[in-house]
Amino acid sequence: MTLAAPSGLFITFEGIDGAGKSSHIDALAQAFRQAGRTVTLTREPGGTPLAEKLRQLLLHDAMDPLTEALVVFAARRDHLVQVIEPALARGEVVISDRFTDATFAYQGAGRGFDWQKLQVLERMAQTGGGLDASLMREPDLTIWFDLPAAVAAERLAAARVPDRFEAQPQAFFAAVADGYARRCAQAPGRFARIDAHHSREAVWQQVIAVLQARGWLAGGAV
Ligand SMILES: Nc1ncnc2c1ncn2[C@@H]1O[C@H](COP(=O)(O)OP(=O)(O)O)[C@@H](O)[C@H]1O
Ligand SMILES: Cc1cn([C@H]2C[C@H](O)[C@@H](COP(=O)(O)OP(=O)(O)O)O2)c(=O)[nH]c1=O
Repeated sequence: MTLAAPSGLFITFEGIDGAGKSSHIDALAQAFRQAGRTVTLTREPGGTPLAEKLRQLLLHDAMDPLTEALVVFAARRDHLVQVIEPALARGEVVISDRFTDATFAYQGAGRGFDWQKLQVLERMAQTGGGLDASLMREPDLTIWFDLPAAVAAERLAAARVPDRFEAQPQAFFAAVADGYARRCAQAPGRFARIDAHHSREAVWQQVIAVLQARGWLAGGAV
């Protein structure tokens, strides 16, 4: 008798810059590995050589809003076809630091780019390419780190040299946070909201509780 291969699992992390996602992404990958799963850890924009080049353009070069949206989705398409779909087909856990919710939050709510046009691009970019033509690839779970923009700004001020997005005023991040709230309201079953205004340990406990509640992990420590 052969054991059934585990099904692929697609998990994304989202939140405004400085919300505190980074260390928890690594810890979650580690927890899945300890549970015997193969993990593909990746990020957007990026995750392939081409998409990493597009990431550099996005983070450092000025461009008009439609160009920006197209660049983000071009990078995503390559990432999906080259990395995400093959890993899911192998039954792996794919953990991505950001995915399409970031586009709705940053390009949509932050920059003011049309939400419905983003929905059209989402469907184009996330259909086919290894998927059944009638399906649109979406994460199985999106872990959203919700943190007031003022707190994120304080954390970032102490942390790193800002890129083109991180250099935006606080009002931009408040709008981005609203964009995440809107996406969450549109897909409440997919989203898990984490209250990120706590210590790292308390935030991790929330993250692991989400995975346990879905029966995907038994437990773990940072
Ligand atoms: N729970 C926390 N409390 C206080 N500071 C934190 C917390 N989590 C992360 N940080 C710090 O805040 C900054 C931004 O965190 P980071 O993980 O890089 O955020 P993100 O990846 O969401 O942009 C870093 O300097 C990090 O050390
Ligand atoms: C995925 C994605 C990211 N972004 C932005 C959000 C971030 O400011 C930036 C890069 O994200 P991130 O990798 O979180 O930056 P860092 O490594 O500096 O923490 O790209 C968009 O504007 N749209 C998108 O679709």
